[in-house]
Amino acid sequence: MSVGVDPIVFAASLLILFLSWKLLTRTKPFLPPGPRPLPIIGNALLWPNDSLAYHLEPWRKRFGDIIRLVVLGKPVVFLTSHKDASALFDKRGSIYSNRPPLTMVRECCEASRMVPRYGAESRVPRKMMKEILKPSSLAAYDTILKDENLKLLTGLLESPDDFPHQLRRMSTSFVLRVIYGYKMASDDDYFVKLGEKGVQIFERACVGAWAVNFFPSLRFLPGWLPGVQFKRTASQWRETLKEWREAPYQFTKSQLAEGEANHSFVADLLEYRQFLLDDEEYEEAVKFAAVTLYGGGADTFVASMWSFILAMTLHPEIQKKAQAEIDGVTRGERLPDFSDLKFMPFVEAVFQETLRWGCPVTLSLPHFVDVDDEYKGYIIEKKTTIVGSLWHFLNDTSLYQNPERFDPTRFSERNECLASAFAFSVGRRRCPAAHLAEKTIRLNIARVLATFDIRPPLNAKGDEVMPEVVWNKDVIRHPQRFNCRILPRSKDTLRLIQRELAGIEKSSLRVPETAPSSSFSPTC
Ligand code: HEM
Repeated sequence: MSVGVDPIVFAASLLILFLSWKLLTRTKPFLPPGPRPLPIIGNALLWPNDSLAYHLEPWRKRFGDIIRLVVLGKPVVFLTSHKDASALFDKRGSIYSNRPPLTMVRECCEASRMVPRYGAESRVPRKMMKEILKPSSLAAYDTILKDENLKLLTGLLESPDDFPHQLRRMSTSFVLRVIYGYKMASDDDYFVKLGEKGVQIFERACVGAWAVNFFPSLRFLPGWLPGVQFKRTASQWRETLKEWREAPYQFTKSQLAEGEANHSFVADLLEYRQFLLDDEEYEEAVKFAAVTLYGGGADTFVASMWSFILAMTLHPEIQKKAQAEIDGVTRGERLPDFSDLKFMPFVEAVFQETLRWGCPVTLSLPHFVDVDDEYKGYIIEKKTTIVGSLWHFLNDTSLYQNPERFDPTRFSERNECLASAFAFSVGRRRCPAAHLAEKTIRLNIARVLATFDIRPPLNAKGDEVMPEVVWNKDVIRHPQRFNCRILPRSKDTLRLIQRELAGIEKSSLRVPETAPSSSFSPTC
């Protein structure tokens, strides 16, 4: 008896076998790896009070560049490689540029537009910032930038030991002038105090471990219930945040009405209306864009310049080399101007290295993905918060030789990847004020070097003793307080500053050349 096999049945069996084999051996996308979460609380116990950038390294070594944590059921993914950050925040920017719900600040404090969601909410303020803060528009602020620099130099002459305070004062004054055209009267100025309080509240509302950020429906509970303290806190904060965005805005508006407004971000937007919104909506957009800039700019300049002063204290040879370059351009007869900077490649390298080594912002603001996605074989679930660890990008050994060393020659001689490519994050939520920040820090670095020697402190025997390098552990990174001597380079220093001050006063409407473009070509 012959056993006949129907060819159709045979072919169908083969096909089923093949499909089953494919199905069984298919590589399933997995969630990104990370420390094992506990039931319910997840990895909440591992969550530190300071910046997570400093805690990621052991996990990066164990799990790789993409690390997933879970807190109270909410996934948070950290990216420690700039390539992954560019792939997601930039190339897939249409789905990775949102911000997480942040219910405490958005709903409870009624300040949703200070952390705008990607799309309709972020489009207008981003466009406003882009327009007013693009390199070609920034020349209009040159006089302010130089004037504020002179105040810093004068402050350093008067009380050099108090340099962190001088930096903070300059930063606040500069931000108030650029955004609102407001000249602060003193450290006790109402707008200064209001801004300090506003920044503090905003940061606490955003980064504090508020239960309502994890369980947004808690916001509907009545405020008198025990354990709902956050609602009482939020109602106080709401008032301060409102006053913070209203008061300086109304100042500029009334100055404009009286024809006395100084040039500023807000005055520009109110005068040359460019967006098709009704009046109320337009004004709200300007107010929020302005106050968000205030929040972004308040501490970052201070952090960068503070790191620069530490680097110069530790490296007198680098300082001398940069000073020689500056003197070669100005002949020591004037302060460097924006147009001089393109002839100072080593000073540019010091600026880049200050951004890299100092890393003023260690983590990107949190991004948020609204849809499920797959990347490098991992599932990135919808509603995942994603954070780029900028500190890792700027200390990546595949990009930077001995990244722990402050070494500007990595840019002036070795063509390593420019720090400005990462320090401001990447993609569609990259810092909108990056050009302004770069321009300000560049000029201040060049002018401080032109006028001062920064030296280590002396011990009882009169010997120089290098300060210890200790950093704070916050998201905004700067060194811990250290001692140094900031000495005028010569008796001409005061004369140089005074001469420049007189020039600024005489021609406060002068609009000098635009900022130089970097003289390096990045290798990444
Ligand atoms: C060295 C100086 C600065 C650094 C390193 C820096 C860095 C950053 C970083 C890393 C972000 C988050 C980007 C992301 O989420 O991916 C950011 C956002 C932002 N920065 Fe800066 N920044 C600096 C100076 C400034 C200044 C001077 C201002 C304002 C005058 C400013 C305004 C902002 C604003 C408004 C945002 C939020 C953008 C958004 O949500 O779309 N920053 N910055």
